[in-house]
Amino acid sequence: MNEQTVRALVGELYDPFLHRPLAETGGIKEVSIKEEKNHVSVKLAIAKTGTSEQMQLQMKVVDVLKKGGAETVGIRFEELPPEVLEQFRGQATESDAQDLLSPMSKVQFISIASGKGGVGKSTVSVNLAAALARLGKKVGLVDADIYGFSVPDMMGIENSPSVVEGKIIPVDRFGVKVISMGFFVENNAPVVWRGPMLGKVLNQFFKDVQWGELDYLLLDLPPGTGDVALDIHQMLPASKEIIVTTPHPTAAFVAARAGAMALKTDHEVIGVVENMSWYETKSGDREYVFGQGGGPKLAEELQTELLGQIPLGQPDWNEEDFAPSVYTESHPTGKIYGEIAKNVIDKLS
Ligand SMILES: Nc1ncnc2c1ncn2[C@@H]1O[C@H](COP(=O)(O)OP(=O)(O)OP(=O)(O)O)[C@@H](O)[C@H]1O
Repeated sequence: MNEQTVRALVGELYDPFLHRPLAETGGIKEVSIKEEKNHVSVKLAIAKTGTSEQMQLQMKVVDVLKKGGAETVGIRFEELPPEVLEQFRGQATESDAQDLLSPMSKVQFISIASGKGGVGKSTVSVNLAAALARLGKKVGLVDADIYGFSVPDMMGIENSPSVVEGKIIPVDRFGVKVISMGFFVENNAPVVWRGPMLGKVLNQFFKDVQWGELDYLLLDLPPGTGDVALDIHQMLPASKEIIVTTPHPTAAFVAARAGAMALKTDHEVIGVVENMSWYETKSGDREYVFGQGGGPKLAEELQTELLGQIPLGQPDWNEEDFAPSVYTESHPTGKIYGEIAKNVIDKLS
């Protein structure tokens, strides 16, 4: 065999994600042939490595090369560079666009994380999702805080998702497509799954849910920097992260660990939201109940931006459309979330 025949044979095989022949994707990186042993080795670049699709391609390569006369075959894989993927993304098929984990998916993942519980991570997640939807974006929200799911309650969701032809249809609330572990457990029962099960649940949220077209998928992560949080971070595809903290310097110190975890799992931190920043009295004065400075300090430490500061308070919805934690567009806090959403869109465009 010579290099030309090897390139011709392998070049006809398809990149499993781009659905184009490797000859067209520039997927054949190197070919080397040891004539005396009739050994052929190739280095291939595909859209995503470490997948079952890669294994299938590997078997096909071995098959065509052996049929072509090679006695032994060696294959190495690497991923195509992001700029090449971007070039093909515009031509993604509908099923690729539907598969959120496909490298061809155009969905931007945004994870909302915190150093500890109770700082308002879920509150920020639901309000940011609603604000992005109000700005005309197609938004999904996964309540990945699978031990402390609170999103359905916060958004005032009372119905469960339906299942159509084996696919879960997310619940639509305020223009946001919502999926939560809370939909799948009876009577608020505690969830005691660990490790591999967690992965399966999240995978199901990505794959078995009929998301339709999405611009952003927000993930409300479990709080803290323990094993479960780390597992979930690692499972997420390239995600941007927002860290939520309260203004107390100690809280910001703990939140910095969540930032460090994001960076460790290759997630870019796009900003910090400081929650419970102050209490506004009837006379319009601000009382800094939980101290001051935590948000800006954390943003500086993580070399990112302070996206916004949310005061203490509760939304005042009317009874027919009750959502315990979602602010309307006209509420002063709703306006702050609107600004944060615009800021996020700018940062990700
Ligand atoms: N700005 C705020 N003003 C008043 N209450 C708030 C504010 N933000 C959040 N809360 C309340 O604080 C509690 C904790 O908020 P939330 O559940 O959003 O935090 P969390 O960080 O997601 O917590 P966990 O990770 O433990 O679920 C909730 O009862 C929520 O309504």
